[in-house]
Amino acid sequence: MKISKLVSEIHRKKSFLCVGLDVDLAKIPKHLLNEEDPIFEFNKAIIDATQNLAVAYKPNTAFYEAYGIKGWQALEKTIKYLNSNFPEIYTIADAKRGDIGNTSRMYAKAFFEDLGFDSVTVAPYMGKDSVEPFLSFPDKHTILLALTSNEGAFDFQTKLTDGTEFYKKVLATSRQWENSQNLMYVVGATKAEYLTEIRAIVPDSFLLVPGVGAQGGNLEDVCKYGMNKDVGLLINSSRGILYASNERDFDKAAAIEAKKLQLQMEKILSTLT
Ligand SMILES: O=c1ccn([C@@H]2O[C@H](COP(=O)(O)O)[C@@H](O)[C@H]2O)c(=O)[nH]1
Repeated sequence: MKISKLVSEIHRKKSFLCVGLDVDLAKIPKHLLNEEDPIFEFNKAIIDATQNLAVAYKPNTAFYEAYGIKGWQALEKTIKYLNSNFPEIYTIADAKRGDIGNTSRMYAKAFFEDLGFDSVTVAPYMGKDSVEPFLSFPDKHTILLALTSNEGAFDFQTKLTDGTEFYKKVLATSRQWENSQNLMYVVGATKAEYLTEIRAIVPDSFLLVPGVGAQGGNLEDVCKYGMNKDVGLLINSSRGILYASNERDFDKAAAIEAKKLQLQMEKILSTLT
């Protein structure tokens, strides 16, 4: 999907919400476990209930890989369902890949060509040749981990290398790579106080921001420091939406949580115009 299309959907829906599809069979309503494909049925119900409130969906592949072949098939069905029924919705494979170039090429093919995702998350640790194979796909986006939402972000990402924090090096260096217009970055909502400095380095890039809800990040703070002229933010919530209820009303409960976030976003967007 082109960025311009994503931006126009954000304005049309008055939302920059990304719903994270992190399906845990231990947490979904028990009645779904009798279905042939409980993961897909859960996702379908969540998507149907929230698609008017969200501009993006982000399955984290760990939650599918954990269930073997059935999990991967459920992931395939989920992305096909999204692409055929809601082509205006932006899709993110949260897979955190990245390897030597020859292998990254195969990861890129898997997520962009075979599965048909709009974007994939990639770890920058192995450097330029591990990321560039993802960047060569037109209108597909590589979402590079910059400053993550977890506590471990302080182990390496904020440490100085040549006098600069490592996450800033990731941002500044990756901007020089070929096809860098296809880059986005992950910045945790729990790191809102870093966003002003991040925006000074990547003023125009979209940021995928996980960590509101269950991890305690604050939406207003993220928007205050992280928004750019195109909005430039996709705010992800997974558990806070998916597991609002584990009863038969789980999809309605998910929609209520998604609506709360969408209304906050609508209010913030109205201050821009
Ligand atoms: O820095 C990061 C990068 C990725 N994630 C992923 O986002 C979701 C967050 O789930 P919640 O349930 O809303 O906390 C999950 O898939 C993480 O693996 C992240 O949290 N932080």
